[in-house]
Formats: sequence, C-alpha cells, structure tokens
Amino acid sequence: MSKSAASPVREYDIVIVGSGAGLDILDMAVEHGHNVALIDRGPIGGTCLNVGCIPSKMLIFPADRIMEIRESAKLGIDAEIKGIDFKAIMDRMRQSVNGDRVKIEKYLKESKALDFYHDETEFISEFTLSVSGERVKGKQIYLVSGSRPLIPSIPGLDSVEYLTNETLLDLVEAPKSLAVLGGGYIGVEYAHFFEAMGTDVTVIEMGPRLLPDEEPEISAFLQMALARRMTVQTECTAESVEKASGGGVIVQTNHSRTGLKAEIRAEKLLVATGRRSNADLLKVSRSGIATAKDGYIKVNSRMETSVKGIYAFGDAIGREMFTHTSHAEAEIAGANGIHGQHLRMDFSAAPHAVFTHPQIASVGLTEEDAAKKYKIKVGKADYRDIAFGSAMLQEEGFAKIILEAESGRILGGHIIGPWAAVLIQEVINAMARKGTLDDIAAGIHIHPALSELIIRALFNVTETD
Ligand SMILES: Cc1cc2nc3c(=O)[nH]c(=O)nc-3n(C[C@H](O)[C@H](O)[C@H](O)COP(=O)(O)OP(=O)(O)OC[C@H]3O[C@@H](n4cnc5c(N)ncnc54)[C@H](O)[C@@H]3O)c2cc1C
Ligand SMILES: NC(=O)c1ccc[n+]([C@@H]2O[C@H](COP(=O)([O-])OP(=O)(O)OC[C@H]3O[C@@H](n4cnc5c(N)ncnc54)[C@H](O)[C@@H]3O)[C@@H](O)[C@H]2O)c1
Repeated sequence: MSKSAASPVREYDIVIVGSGAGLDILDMAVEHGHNVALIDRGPIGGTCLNVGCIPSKMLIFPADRIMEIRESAKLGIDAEIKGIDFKAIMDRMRQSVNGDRVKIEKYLKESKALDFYHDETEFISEFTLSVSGERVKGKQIYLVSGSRPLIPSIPGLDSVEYLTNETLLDLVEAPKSLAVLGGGYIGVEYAHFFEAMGTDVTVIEMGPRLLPDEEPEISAFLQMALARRMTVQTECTAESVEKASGGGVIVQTNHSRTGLKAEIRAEKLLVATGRRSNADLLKVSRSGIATAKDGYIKVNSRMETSVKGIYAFGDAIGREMFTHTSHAEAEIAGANGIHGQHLRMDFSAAPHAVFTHPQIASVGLTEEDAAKKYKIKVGKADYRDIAFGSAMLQEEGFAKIILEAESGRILGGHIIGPWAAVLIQEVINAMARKGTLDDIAAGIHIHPALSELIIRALFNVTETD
C-alpha cells in the first residue's frame, strides 16, 4: 500500500493546483478566510514568470533596441552596435526571474493562511489528490495546471539536444546558427531575439504562413520583414533530424507544395510547435473530469468542469492561452466558486500581442471570420498616413478595424507596427463595452501621436461586398 493511501485525508475548503494564475484564486480564498491548500511542483510562479512572458520580453526588449539602432540610418543617424553582451542580457533575465520566484516561494512557505505543497500531484479519487505522501481533499478544487511544450514525433528528434522555450533560457552564448521549428508565437518572437543577437536563424513552418491565426496580410507582412533578416520557410515539413558530425543538427525538410527536399544545418534547434495541457499529469479522469480529444480540460462558460465544484482555467483549458486571459478567467471562476455568483466568461474581446519585429496586436474577429457572421465594414490606415508615423519615416505597418455595418459595433482590430500592443488598448476597451466607432472617437486624440492611427483607420471605413 502506498504511503498516501495509508495517510489520513487532509480536508480543505479549497484546493488549488498551479501557482501561475492559480495565485489569483489563492488570494481570493485567503481574503475570504477559507481553509486553503496550494499545490505546485515548481518552478513556483508558473510559465509566465519562469519560462514564458517575463523572461522572453526581458530578452526581446534589448532586441527591439538593436532594431532601432539598425533602422536609425534612415533618420540620418550614423549609429553602430559595437558589441552585444549576450551573457549579461541572459544573466539579467535570470536574476530578475529568480528574484521574483524566490519572493513568491517565501510567501507561500511562510504564510500561516494556507498550506503549500511543493510537489507533483495527481487525483486518486473524486475530489482527492495525492501529494508528498499525503491525501488532500477539497470541497472545491481549482485546476490551473497550465501547459507544456508539444514535441512532434519527428524521426531523430529525440537523438539531438533540442531547445524549448524552457531550456533556451539557460544559454550562456548566442548560437552561431539556429533552426526554429514552428512559426507561431514562440517561433517568431525568439527568431527576432536571436537574429538581433547575431545568430543566423532559419524558421521552418509547416503551414502556408507564419502566425496562422492572424490576418493573412499581417502574416505576409511579418514574413517579408523577417525574411530581410533570416531565412523563413513556410509549407516546409521537417522529415527527420540528426546530429551533424562536426556538432549541431541537420534537419531534412520537404516543401509540401513542390516536394522539394532540402537540408538545414544549424548549431542549435529550437522546437516551438505548440503546447499541450498538463491535465494528463493530474489524471483528472479519476475525479470524473472530462477532457477534449486534445487533452485540454473541458469547462463551461462559468469555468466549471464537468464535475460541479471543480473549476479549471488558464492554459489547462486551451482557450486563448495568454496570461491576461488566465487572470480574466480566474475572476470568473473565483466569483462563481468563492462568491457564489453566476458570471460567464466572454472571450469576444480577448486580445493578444506578438512581440516580434514588427510588433503585432489583435483583438476580436478577423475580417474573414467577421464576414461569415455579419455584414461588415473595414477601415485601414498605414502608419505613414499619420503625422507621427511620417515623422518616424515608418514606411510600413498598418491598423485594420472591422465594424458591423449596420450598428457600427467594433468586431475586431489588428495592428502590425511600432507599439502595436499599446495602440490596440483603446480598441479592446471599446469592444469590452460592445462599443462602436463613436466610443473611440469621443475622446480627443493627441496630435501628432501614434494613437491617431486607430482614428484614421476608423475614418477610412468602407463597406465590404
Ligand atoms: C515562451 C512563452 C512566452 C509567452 N509570452 C506571453 C506573453 O507575452 N503574454 C501572455 O499573455 N502570455 C504569454 N505566454 C502564455 C502564458 O505564459 C500562459 O498563458 C500562462 O502562463 C498560463 O498560466 P497558467 O496559470 O494557466 O499556467 P502555468 O503558469 O503554466 O501554471 C501551471 C502550474 O501548474 C503546475 N503544475 C502542473 N501540473 C502539476 C502537477 N501535476 N502537480 C503539481 N503542479 C503542477 C506547474 O508547475 C505550474 O507552475 C507565453 C508562453 C510561453 C511559453
Ligand atoms: N506574446 C504572447 O502572448 C505569447 C508568446 C509566446 C507564446 N505564447 C503562447 O504560447 C502558445 C504556444 O506558442 P507556440 O509558438 O509553441 O505555438 P503556436 O501554436 O503559436 O505555433 C506553433 C506553430 O508551429 C507550427 N508547427 C507545428 N508542428 C510543426 C512541425 N512539425 N513543423 C513545422 N511547424 C510546425 C504550427 O503550424 C504553428 O504555426 C501560443 O499559442 C500562445 O498561447 C504567447
């Protein structure tokens, strides 16, 4: 008999698995005076803090500065990059992440308001988990167990030491060359970073375009911009991977349309081909919790699983897998579970940004999806059409806004160009209130600021067929 089976059951009002967005529920539960347990095997703080948003953006910020310096010649500035201290950039990132993680760990270990289990857990029966040789039962359970890299089964891949978004953070030297498998979020963000650091980058994307969920013209524009700095191969499948005799890797590829075969050699290989839910590690079916075919936990719009009293959100459910959305979902799950409300999650104004170069930001429906559901109007403006964009000599980049033709309700907004992630915010705010063009135009926009881009796109609105 295992130790956990023999141990008495420790009962809690609330058990939370996951210290990423799971911490939001912890705060609510503690504030409410509940008897609460948090379980996480670590690293504490979850993906965003340790291996996701935070470290990647700490690396991308200097990469963006490098691009500014490279692009400053067009403004008449004769600037030169004399050197890049890759190790210092990586060390700064690691120190910052480690410092924040240690602070969270200290709070969890020292707080008298909760029990913290720093270990792997799995369900053993309904509402009951085993962890560190104990049995832990919750009247309510929140599964915020996140996701991990999805590694494709490509012959030979296991025989090479490939990088993921996790292991690349340990690098102390920039690789001379890097093959990036996958042209999604992680692929295009890190392709930008490594190229800026001086690495010779090749992106291998099996689909017809980078970032397949973006507007097609945004994907095309990004591909054109990245292709000036690196090799970008779309419709390209990795058929096998092997170690190169002199070190590094060889990726054998096949162009899916032409059937042309090629060989890509690189010092390192980054695998960025998507994510999978950690629900399998939790063995959620032992508590009767339903999962979808791809392993993500099924929830209703109240963020409740197929078992009443067990909630799930964040990457574990596989919808809009972003930190800001996880926090919004936590609000709904906590309001319903802890405060007894009946709130529903609305994903219609869930935004995202891709911190590649040029930056991309998007909210709501794409033009194609909007046109399937509504009669629409579309407005578009280039950065160069507005005064500040022109001062920046910003030849490229645009914003596109999609409205419902009759009501003028904003259905979507998409931007590629400098500060896209900031510029999109007023579109998000208007959409969150089911707003129209008037909700954005009501406020006076500062001249000549980049925010005039959105107003200009709205003024350019025309009806589509
Ligand atoms: C490289 C990268 C960059 C990203 N950049 C951005 C960005 O710029 N902006 C953005 O919004 N989003 C970004 N994301 C996505 C974002 O990181 C995730 O959407 C977010 O972290 C999900 O939070 P979560 O709480 O659902 O899961 P996580 O943060 O992954 O937390 C899950 C926790 O559960 C624990 N756990 C799992 N299974 C078990 C188990 N069986 N036992 C014990 N503990 C367990 C894990 O240890 C982990 O700490 C990025 C992701 C990656 C990979
Ligand atoms: N800025 C951000 O908010 C941000 C940044 C990074 C990651 N993320 C989150 O992390 C998630 C995962 O990112 P990701 O880039 O790993 O996944 P992704 O789903 O964004 O992209 C994966 C890409 O890899 C391609 N692909 C899959 N298998 C392949 C193969 N065998 N060969 C070649 N290409 C292949 C897919 O066609 C797709 O374009 C994102 O969906 C997002 O939720 C967010």
